[in-house]
Amino acid sequence: MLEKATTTWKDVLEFPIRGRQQKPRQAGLTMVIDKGLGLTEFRDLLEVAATYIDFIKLGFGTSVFYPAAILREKIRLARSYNVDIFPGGTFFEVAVLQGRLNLYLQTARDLGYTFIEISDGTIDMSRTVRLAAVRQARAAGFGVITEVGKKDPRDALSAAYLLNQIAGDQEAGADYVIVEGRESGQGVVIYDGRGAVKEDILASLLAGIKDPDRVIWEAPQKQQQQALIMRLGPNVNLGNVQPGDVLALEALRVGLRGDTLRTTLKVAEVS
Ligand SMILES: O=C(O)[C@H](CS(=O)(=O)O)OP(=O)(O)O
Repeated sequence: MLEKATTTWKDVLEFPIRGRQQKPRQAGLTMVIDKGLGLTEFRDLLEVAATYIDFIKLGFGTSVFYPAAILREKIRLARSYNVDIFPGGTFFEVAVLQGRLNLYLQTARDLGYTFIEISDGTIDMSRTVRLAAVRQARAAGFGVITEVGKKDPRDALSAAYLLNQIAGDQEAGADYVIVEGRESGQGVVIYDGRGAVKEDILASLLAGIKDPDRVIWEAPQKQQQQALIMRLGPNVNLGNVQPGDVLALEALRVGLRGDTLRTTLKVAEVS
């Protein structure tokens, strides 16, 4: 049993970047992508870092491969730490393709997931079907996260199209809209083939997004997290964060890492 320390580092040092929201928070959300952690790793992650995690996504269709009791326990554990949990959007897309959305939602509810991701990153889906799915998931008692953007760079959509989709999803009742970044962070929406932020499309999106606190930017790479924090502040919503990167991202958000600290330093502060 660990002894409770009387003094913590937070009593000793101030964060160089101020204003980071604490849970339960309205913005500054961190969504982790879990590609198959075992129970021990999952419990460790939550024990150490649940304060800094708002959502865990069980990526793509990985939900299907867990022994039933382990999947239920992962979901129960996440909820016990006040972390919302949902299956990946690709899994939803397969359910739609197979005409089994009702059963998908019923099963997700039975298992205890708290949110549903609605996406069309791989399949074609009409606006009518998409918005009906948002309403159906809401009516089934889930929080709803939609995703915009195609996974294949050859299918890239214009900023105007994406903005229209974001506004439509939010009006239809989506709690949050994810901007696709994939697990790689390469060659999709705001990232070029090497993962650098494409300033022109990011600027167009930022100019048109009406409710930025309800948009989550998938940003699996450190350079992407850093660029978005420098641009939008410590309370930017970030997704597809690797489980092992949660504390490192938190350090980036508040300036406890050289990459963001250096931008807050003034000559007077270091002389
Ligand atoms: O779109 C995503 O964030 C993920 C990861 S990837 O695009 O397959 O690399 O997929 P999802 O199906 O939403 O979990």
